[in-house]
Amino acid sequence: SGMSKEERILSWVKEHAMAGNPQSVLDAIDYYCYNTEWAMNVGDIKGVIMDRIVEEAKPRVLLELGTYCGYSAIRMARLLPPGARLFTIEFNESFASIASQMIQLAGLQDKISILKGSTQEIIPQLKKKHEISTVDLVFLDHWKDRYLPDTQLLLESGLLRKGSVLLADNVICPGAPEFLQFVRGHPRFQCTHYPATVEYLRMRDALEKAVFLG
Ligand SMILES: O=C(CSCCNC(=O)c1cc(-c2ccc(F)cc2)cc(O)c1O)c1ccc(O)c(O)c1
Ligand SMILES: [Mg+2]
Repeated sequence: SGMSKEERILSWVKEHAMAGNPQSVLDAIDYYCYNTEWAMNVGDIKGVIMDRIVEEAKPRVLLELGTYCGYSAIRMARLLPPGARLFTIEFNESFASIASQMIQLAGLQDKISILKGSTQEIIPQLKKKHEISTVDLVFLDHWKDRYLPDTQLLLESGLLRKGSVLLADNVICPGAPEFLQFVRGHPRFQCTHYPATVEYLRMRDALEKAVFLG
C-alpha cells in the first residue's frame, strides 16, 4: 500500500506549482524527477526540442500515444491556440487518473481529452467517436514495440494527411528499431533525427520526426 511514485509526483506538484500555470507544473515535475525520483516523463531537454517542432507544425488536432502523468500533453497543449485539441490515449487507469489531475492543475482540461484504453482499440474509433478527420501531429511515447503497428494502424485508418507529423520519443533508449527502420525506409515519410539524452540522466536518447508526404 502507500502512495505510488506517480502519486508522490502529483503531491509535490500540488504543493509547488501554480494552478493555471502550465510551465510551473512542468518545472515542478522536472525538479522532483531530477532531485528525488526518476520518472519516464519526456523531460526538459527533449521537451525543448518538442516545443520547436510543435510551434513549427502549428497543429490543430494532436494525438498522443501514452499519457503517463500528463507531462508531454501539458507541454504540447500549452503551445496551442484556442480551438486546437489534443487527444491522449492511456491504457493504465492509475496513470490516467494522475494525468487528469495534473492537466486540471495546469488549467488545460479544455484542450486535452484523455482516452482510456489500448491504442489498437481506440485509434480505429477516432474518426467516428471523436469526429476527427485527420491528425496533424502524433506523439508516440507508449510501449516501444507498439510504435510500428500503431503507425501502420494510423495509415490504414486514414488518419494521416499530407504533412502530418509523427514525433517519437525514445528511439535510442529504450529504442524502437523496427519503427525507425520502417519510417526511414518508407518512400512517403521524410525523417529527421534529434539526438538528446534520456530524461533526467546522461544516457543517450533521441526523438525522431517522420513527416507523412501523402
Ligand atoms: O511502462 C509502461 C509502458 S507505457 C510507457 C512506455 N514508456 C517507457 O517505457 C519509457 C521508458 C524509458 C526508460 C526506462 C528505463 C531506462 F533505463 C531508460 C529509459 C524512458 C521513456 O521516456 C519511456 O517513455 C507501463 C507500465 C505499467 C503499466 O501498467 C502500463 O500500463 C504501462
Ligand atoms: Mg518516453
